[in-house]
Amino acid sequence: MSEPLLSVESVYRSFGGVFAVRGVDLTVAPGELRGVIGPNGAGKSTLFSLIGGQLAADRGTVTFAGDRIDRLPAHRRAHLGIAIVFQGARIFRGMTALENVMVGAHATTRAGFLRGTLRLPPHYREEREIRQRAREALGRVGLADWADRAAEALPLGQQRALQVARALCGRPRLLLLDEPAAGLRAAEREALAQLIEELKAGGLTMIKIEHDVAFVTRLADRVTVLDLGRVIAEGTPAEIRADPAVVAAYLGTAA
Ligand SMILES: Nc1ncnc2c1ncn2[C@@H]1O[C@H](COP(=O)(O)OP(=O)(O)OP(=O)(O)O)[C@@H](O)[C@H]1O
Repeated sequence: MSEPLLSVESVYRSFGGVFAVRGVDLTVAPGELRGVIGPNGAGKSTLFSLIGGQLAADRGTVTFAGDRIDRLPAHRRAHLGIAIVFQGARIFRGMTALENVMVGAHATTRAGFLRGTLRLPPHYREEREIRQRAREALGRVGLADWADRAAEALPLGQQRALQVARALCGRPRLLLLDEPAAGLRAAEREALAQLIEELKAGGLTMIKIEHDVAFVTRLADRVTVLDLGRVIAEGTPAEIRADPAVVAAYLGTAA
């Protein structure tokens, strides 16, 4: 077995005394596509924020590519190669698709957004580099022809792809997708599933939160099931579908 890319060990996080995540362990191998499912309030989004650094863990460790990262702020984790597409992430209105992707890149480049705003000299070279990267990212998600169109004019499915492009622009090693297919129609879901399959074929490691069990179990190598902040099952999609604890806690109620 190769070294895991990500290890979450005994991680806890409470809000006002209520544990949203309680003692979660999660190990993701390089190139793996991991699905995370669970009922509302199971702790899925909180777990993502603990990996991305938007929230600090009360206890436990998070290791990425061999380094402890659980004390690092989110922007340092982004530099190391962790990107998140948050649930309900918005596009920036009044900007083109390309500009939307470039905004994401500013967060992860050396000069960063602040220097970009101040327009210090390295800005111009980086601006060109970011533009180039943004075009590449748009190409990867199939939006090359949409680069100069207003982002808000894109259909919802393509707006989701645009958010993925924004995350890819920083050239992440780990991409976290929080319910990327939520609210999409069947054809749009299919296109998104294909995009995720292509990214996986390109070797990108991903963790994907889903409500739609069929969607996640189709794409994922392994699935982790959360309930009330704990991991109640983990296994291949077939194992998960057959697990009585999962059926009782989640599939039964969702079906
Ligand atoms: N910032 C916060 N402040 C207070 N409570 C929070 C906060 N974030 C999450 N919680 C609580 O933690 C628990 C887990 O929430 P979380 O959003 O992680 O679950 P989830 O599995 O992502 O749910 P959903 O599928 O509805 O998005 C819930 O009880 C939620 O109310």
